[in-house]
Amino acid sequence: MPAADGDARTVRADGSGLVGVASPLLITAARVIVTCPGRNFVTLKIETDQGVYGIGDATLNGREMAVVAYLNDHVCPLLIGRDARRIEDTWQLLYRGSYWRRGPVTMRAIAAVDVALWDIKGKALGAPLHELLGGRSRDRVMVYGHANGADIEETVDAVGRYIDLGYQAIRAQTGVPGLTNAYGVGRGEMHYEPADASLPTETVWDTRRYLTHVPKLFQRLRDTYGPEPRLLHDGHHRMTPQEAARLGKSLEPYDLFWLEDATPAENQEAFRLVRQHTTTPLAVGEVFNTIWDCKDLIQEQLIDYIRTTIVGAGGLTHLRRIADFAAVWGVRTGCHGATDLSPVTLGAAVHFDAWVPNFGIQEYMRHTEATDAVFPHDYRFGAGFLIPGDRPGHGVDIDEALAARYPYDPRQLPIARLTDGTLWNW
Ligand SMILES: O=C(O)C(=O)C[C@H](O)[C@H](O)CO
Ligand SMILES: [Mg+2]
Repeated sequence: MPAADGDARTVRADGSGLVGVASPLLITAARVIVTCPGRNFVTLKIETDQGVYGIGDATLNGREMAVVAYLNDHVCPLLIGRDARRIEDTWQLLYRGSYWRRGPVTMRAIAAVDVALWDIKGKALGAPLHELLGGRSRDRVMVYGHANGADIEETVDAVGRYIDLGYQAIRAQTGVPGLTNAYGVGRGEMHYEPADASLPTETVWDTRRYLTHVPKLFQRLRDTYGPEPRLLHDGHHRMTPQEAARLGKSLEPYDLFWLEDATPAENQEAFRLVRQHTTTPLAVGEVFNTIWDCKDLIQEQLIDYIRTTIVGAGGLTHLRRIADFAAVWGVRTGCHGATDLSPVTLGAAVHFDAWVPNFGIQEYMRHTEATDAVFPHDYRFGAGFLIPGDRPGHGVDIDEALAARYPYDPRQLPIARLTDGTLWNW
């Protein structure tokens, strides 16, 4: 049995030497680490009296410091002296005990604690997270990458490069003629970081142009690459239900793996209208933070994939509940995995994805080398898949000395306005 990271004792075959099983594992410190190796990340590190520590991601793109304050002022003081083994009780304390439930800030703070405690439990027991969840349901996890271009030709070429890298699933986003900005069209090849300035960058959006243009992209992609590649597209909340229904219908000939965030999903009813008009698979959920945001969508089978994440939806403890509920209704997982989710979330997600029976796909936007150096990890990418490691816990660490070299750099997400100036969904 491997040594539990952060603890000098080995874990012997008979299980003796296992810390955190028979005896309490008391929390002695809970520290928030903010670092910006090219983009901001917020990490919570929980230390215990047996020397075992765990880390969790608390990054909320563009609102990082709200979660930092929530953790430092309202959560960390509650943790000191608690038994780290009591993951569920701690989750309930932080969820019910706050009185003011749900929301992206609260649920990210809870997620950071939850994932750090799962990490500690794995290290204490000498077991990788997928073993604690119920063992592997698959040896590798299919991922999708982000291909984008200023126009259709550039995007078609970018998809080809991802196919050459071995990806079997690729999201395609393209510029729209007449618009200077379109969602998902970045400046770099592999890295797309939308939070680009300390105050929101204003962009202009025109759904009508977009609706006539996108089907041409997927026509070209199918003409060029045939039926095999799994193609995905993100509507990024910008369409009304009728517009989303129209796009879904117009994309049916191109057999998309999914159309994501077709319309803002606070109104779960809206998906009923979209569903009535198209068989294009629907995915939603990266902005959701509890099961209550998606309960109706799932049980009325208005969607095909739920995109909630470990960092966004209260950690492994709550995401597992959402996944199990989704499994009852035949809805599969498709966790969000943009670069603003740290390697800690991605590392934990690969374990979750290896276990979850109703797995769909995992988004995988590569982090930069600078980010990967701050967050050493044992998950590996190979030919369109991620493979979880077998180190105890989630297999991701933080190099605090290196993290300290990258101070917080205030950034905000862009905003979008329609051509008449109406503030719209970015
Ligand atoms: O990756 C996706 O599907 C996204 O929609 C990325 C989001 O725009 C990004 O995470 C916002 O910070
Ligand atoms: Mg998205």
